[in-house]
Amino acid sequence: MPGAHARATTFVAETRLPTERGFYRVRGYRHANPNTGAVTEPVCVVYGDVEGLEDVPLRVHDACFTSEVLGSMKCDCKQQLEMAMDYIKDNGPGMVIYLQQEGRGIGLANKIAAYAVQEGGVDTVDANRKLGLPDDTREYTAVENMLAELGVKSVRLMTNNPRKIRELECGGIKITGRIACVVKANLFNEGYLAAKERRMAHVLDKSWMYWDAKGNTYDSLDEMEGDYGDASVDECESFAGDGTRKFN
Ligand SMILES: Nc1nc2c(ncn2[C@@H]2O[C@H](COP(=O)(O)OP(=O)(O)OP(=O)(O)O)[C@@H](O)[C@H]2O)c(=O)[nH]1
Repeated sequence: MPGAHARATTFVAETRLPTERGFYRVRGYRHANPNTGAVTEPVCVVYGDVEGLEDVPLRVHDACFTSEVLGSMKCDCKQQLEMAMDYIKDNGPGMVIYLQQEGRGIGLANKIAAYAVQEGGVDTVDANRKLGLPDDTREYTAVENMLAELGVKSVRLMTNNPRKIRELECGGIKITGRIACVVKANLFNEGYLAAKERRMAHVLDKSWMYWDAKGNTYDSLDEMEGDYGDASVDECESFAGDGTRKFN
């Protein structure tokens, strides 16, 4: 993993944190967004010693104040974070990288505005568009840099989002597998989850599955050995540019 944007992410400090789930290493960083220059403070939560390892379980998680702090039931973010913390403890060493990219990058106030639009029956993608906001402005160079800094050679990514896998691969991260991260729907988030599946190609089944760069799926890593190459140039280009992506 090259860590091409190494100077953009600086390690600040590590502490040992006692949590309701057990003891984790928590590493704080400062990161300058290469598209906007905005500085955020990503955090890496580590269980065990990941340094120099391959196939490390990794959750790349974006902030969601409404669920993680307020307990909102409109999305699945908090449960996914908890699932990831449990997973790395039970199957570690592993990591959760927590990025301050609230609302898929539009920020908290804009996400609240999007929620207000959704109250009129508009789905999560169209609500952003009605407000003239991009679908997703998240960027993952901090992940690249943090993994390089820790010497993590390859990861198994906890996600249901194929685009996240491809985007991280485009940044040079070696992903050797996917770990599904599916949360049970409730009355308030079932429409949101359905929209993620329909509009954003999230895979919300519970099976373990592995993708190659062309989107073919396999039941095991053995089956796809040799096929899991670099993402195509087209895929990389579609994620490049000013950091703003469209889903359709
Ligand atoms: N704009 C917007 N952002 C939302 C909404 N609900 C949750 N979020 C944000 O969405 C981000 C999480 O992205 P998701 O699309 O749920 O999932 P993902 O991270 O792409 O994919 P997974 O790895 O499978 O979880 C967090 O930053 C949340 O704050 C919403 O209705 N509108």
